[in-house]
Amino acid sequence: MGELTTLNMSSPVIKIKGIGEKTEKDLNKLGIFTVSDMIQHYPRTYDMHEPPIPITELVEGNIATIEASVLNAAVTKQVRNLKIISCRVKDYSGVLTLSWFNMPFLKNKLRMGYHFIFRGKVVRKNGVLVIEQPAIYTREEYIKKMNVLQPVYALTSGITNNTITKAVKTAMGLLDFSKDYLPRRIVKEYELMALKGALQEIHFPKDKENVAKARQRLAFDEFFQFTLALQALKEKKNVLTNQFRFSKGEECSTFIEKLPYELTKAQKRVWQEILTDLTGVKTMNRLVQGDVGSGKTILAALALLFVGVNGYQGSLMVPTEVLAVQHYESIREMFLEYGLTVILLVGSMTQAVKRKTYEKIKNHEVDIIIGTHALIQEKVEYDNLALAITDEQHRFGVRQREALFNKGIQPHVLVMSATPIPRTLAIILYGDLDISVVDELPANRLPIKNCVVDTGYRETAYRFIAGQVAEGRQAYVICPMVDESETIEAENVLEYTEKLKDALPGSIAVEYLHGKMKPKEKNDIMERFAKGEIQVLVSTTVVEVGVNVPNATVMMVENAERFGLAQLHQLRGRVGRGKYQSYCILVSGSMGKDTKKRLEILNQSNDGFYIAGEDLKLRGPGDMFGIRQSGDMEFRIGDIYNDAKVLMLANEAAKSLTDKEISTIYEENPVLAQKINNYDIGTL
Ligand SMILES: Nc1ncnc2c1ncn2[C@@H]1O[C@H](COP(=O)(O)OP(=O)(O)OP(=O)(O)O)[C@@H](O)[C@H]1O
Repeated sequence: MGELTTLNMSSPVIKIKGIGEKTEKDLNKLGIFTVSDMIQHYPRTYDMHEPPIPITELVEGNIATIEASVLNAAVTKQVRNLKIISCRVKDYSGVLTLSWFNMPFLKNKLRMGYHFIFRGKVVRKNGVLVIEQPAIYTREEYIKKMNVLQPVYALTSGITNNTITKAVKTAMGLLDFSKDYLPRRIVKEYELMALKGALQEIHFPKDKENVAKARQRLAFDEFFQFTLALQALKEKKNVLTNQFRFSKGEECSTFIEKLPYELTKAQKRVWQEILTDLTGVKTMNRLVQGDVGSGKTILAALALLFVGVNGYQGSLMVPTEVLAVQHYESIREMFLEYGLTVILLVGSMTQAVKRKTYEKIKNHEVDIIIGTHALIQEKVEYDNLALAITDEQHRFGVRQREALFNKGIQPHVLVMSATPIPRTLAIILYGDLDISVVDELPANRLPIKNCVVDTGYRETAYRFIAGQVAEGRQAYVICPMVDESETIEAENVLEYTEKLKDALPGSIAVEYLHGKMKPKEKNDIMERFAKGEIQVLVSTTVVEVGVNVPNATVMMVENAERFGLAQLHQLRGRVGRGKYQSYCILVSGSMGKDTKKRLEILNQSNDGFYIAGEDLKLRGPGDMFGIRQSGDMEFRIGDIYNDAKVLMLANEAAKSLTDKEISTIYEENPVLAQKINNYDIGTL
């Protein structure tokens, strides 16, 4: 048994019997490196062996089962290096050919008149349907199979479902699960399945109820460990004392007074919260949550101004270059009169420009640094960075946030998000941060008028857009989506733009924007759109995050049915950002009942939190929520929406642990301890 005990969760997968070097490489492609990764490669879904159907009802491309007798003995044919064995079978409805590759031994089994159940993929060969490589069962064997859920795994070339099934089975048999890492009282109190049972049942379930119970336990584990990781992070940060002394602040009052509008009550409140943090005894770790267009940017600007006038550096990191340029331009202008210099740092800059920028940052020739991921490159050295802001943080990992944090001595951290996560969940998921909510829209806003239409409405919509442009406004048109590739998507945008140019009066400047364009081209287009030189912008979802052109009043979305509601809400948030009445036209290619119901939610409400909640009610378990698709939180099995209750319970359980229980968990499970320590908190 010596060899068996050497297998543990952190062993490389190659240690699992039956896995060789080639398979190991292929498994790596699936992100499977260790035994633990292997075990946690949970099935995507389950396959149920269905009752046999008549031969005449076979459909090309399906996996199908038939019950038939062998009509004439199997024949073997050699085609190049393949030995193909085939035989004809018949049931009461018809006759069919079955074929197998390189399985000559089947010849003995497939004797004339013998009766079997065959299951395999139906394909068309020379114009007729055949089943290739069917599995062969006796009736008794098949009946047993029929009640079993077969795991279906995510695969890659070189890896079959069978490879994974076997490897998981072998590993499960060898791992020592005698001890569950969760304290027994928690397993009992929350009525959880034992860990071993849960893993067994998730891969090889007895029935659907067991899958549900297993999922619940494993999701609980994920959320539980996540909470522990957050707590550890919070403890680490809680001890950090404020390293910065701020003596000035009147510039902020002047700044607020000079704004062309009055801050909303919510903005004033949140600004006070930020200010209290900045001047408090501890380092700030704050999340500012607010719906699209609620005016979070001005709060970021105020915080940057505050540290800047006090002689420190401040940075603002955003997810796209378009957004970085937008913020850079507006903040640079706003800060001119306060004598603060602002610099842009983005990936597409030439090496020479970047080097110069690094120099300026290091020598404190600049006060405020705005950019993308480029801000956390190793080469960037800050001088007295007092504040690190990340905008739309759901695109960043906590590690990235940490990387920036580690650049300064202990900068204050401010995170801005428009992701509509209900407060109860946010408190858990952002457990390491204090939360402020900008829960009010500026008073000058008129609610966006929405309509959900079919493609027959296009011409009317174009006329409407032309009318808005005639009044001096601008419009976005989000192009129909294509799945294939970014290149095809780009072509698609070009084509649509041409069509739109034809449909609109020649005096209207129509331009396009897509992901394949060079950053500089994208920025130029956005800049011209912001200046009003372009009136209609045809775009992919590049404009989704944070783009701010208050003069734009129409958002027309083609193929609206293909987007998640959260994403549509973000897109719609690009209009209604100023004093003009704005409109959102959702064009749907198909108007099924479900599509209608979903889009109707947007039609009825402009409130992101309400939309998130309603979307949740409509979705069945296992569905992906728009937010998650945007890479928000990377749990393997848990879904923060569908498993919200489990999330809350796991959080409660983790918080109830005594110090002794925590240290026991860590001591007895070094692999887990390490995992928790290195946890990339989803991508919070
Ligand atoms: N109190 C206010 N009154 C009127 N307009 C305001 C107010 N606060 C901000 N604005 C304006 O509202 C627009 C949207 O603000 P901002 O870009 O900060 O939104 P946001 O919260 O960052 O939204 P998103 O999440 O969509 O990026 C801007 O043009 C801004 O100048």
